[in-house]
Amino acid sequence: MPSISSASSEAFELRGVSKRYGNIVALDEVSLRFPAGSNTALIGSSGSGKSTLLRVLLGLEWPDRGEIRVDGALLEQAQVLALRRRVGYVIQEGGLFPHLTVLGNLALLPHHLGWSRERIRQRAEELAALTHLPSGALERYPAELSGGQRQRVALMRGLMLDPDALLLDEPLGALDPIVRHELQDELRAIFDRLGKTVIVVTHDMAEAAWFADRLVLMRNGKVVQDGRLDDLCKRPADPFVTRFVEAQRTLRGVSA
Ligand SMILES: Nc1ncnc2c1ncn2[C@@H]1O[C@H](COP(=O)(O)OP(=O)(O)OP(=O)(O)O)[C@@H](O)[C@H]1O
Repeated sequence: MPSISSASSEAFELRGVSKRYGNIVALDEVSLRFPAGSNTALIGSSGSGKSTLLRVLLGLEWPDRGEIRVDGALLEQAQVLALRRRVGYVIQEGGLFPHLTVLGNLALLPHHLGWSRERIRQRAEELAALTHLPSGALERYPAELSGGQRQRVALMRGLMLDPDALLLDEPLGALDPIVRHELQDELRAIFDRLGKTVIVVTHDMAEAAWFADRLVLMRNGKVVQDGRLDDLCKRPADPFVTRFVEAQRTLRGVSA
């Protein structure tokens, strides 16, 4: 399978993708392109289909209609395992196994692929430095880490195999504001430095605009607007866009 970053300028593409769960329409005729090396933030209300969109791109869910293209080629069931090795997937709270140490969690997939213990440790230490996790933390269990450290480990796990793309689903959702702010800075520096294709889901518009030039606003499984922050603020495609923008409260006007 070709590399996501080389063969096509589109790392991922959805063409007319729909996905239902019973009567619920999670994705409704969504067509989007994600160029290789681009950063995109998916925003929208709860239940608007953002997580489902990431999951269909990874082959964790299969659309009822439409097609997914990865690096220009139609995604088929047979390629899904190979795809998951090339795309880092980071979810809120990290999804770490509590009975394994940090290193044990990081080692799972590389071990399965036959990496030696030394190679796994070396990569883990490299990523601990990149994500500013104290290297002593590699021997700890997830419950012995702070929420911010667990999120760093989740990111490290997503990066272990040096994937071409990173899909992050509310990666900072559960953190206190100071740690969240610090990790926003660090994540953006990592995105800039690694130059991978990044798609990040967040509820927070300021965070979305910090991570990505392109914001895709979803509602009821549809894309309402796809543009820059400035477009959403000054040229809203729909009254919902204005409502969404205005609902992002800032401290201005709240403090005396
Ligand atoms: N496995 C599932 N079974 C049934 N319904 C589901 C399933 N996964 C998602 N849904 C429904 O599909 C819709 C879209 O869900 P999705 O998680 O993609 O939204 P979201 O925008 O990511 O929401 P949030 O911001 O709250 O995470 C919602 O109505 C949700 O309840």
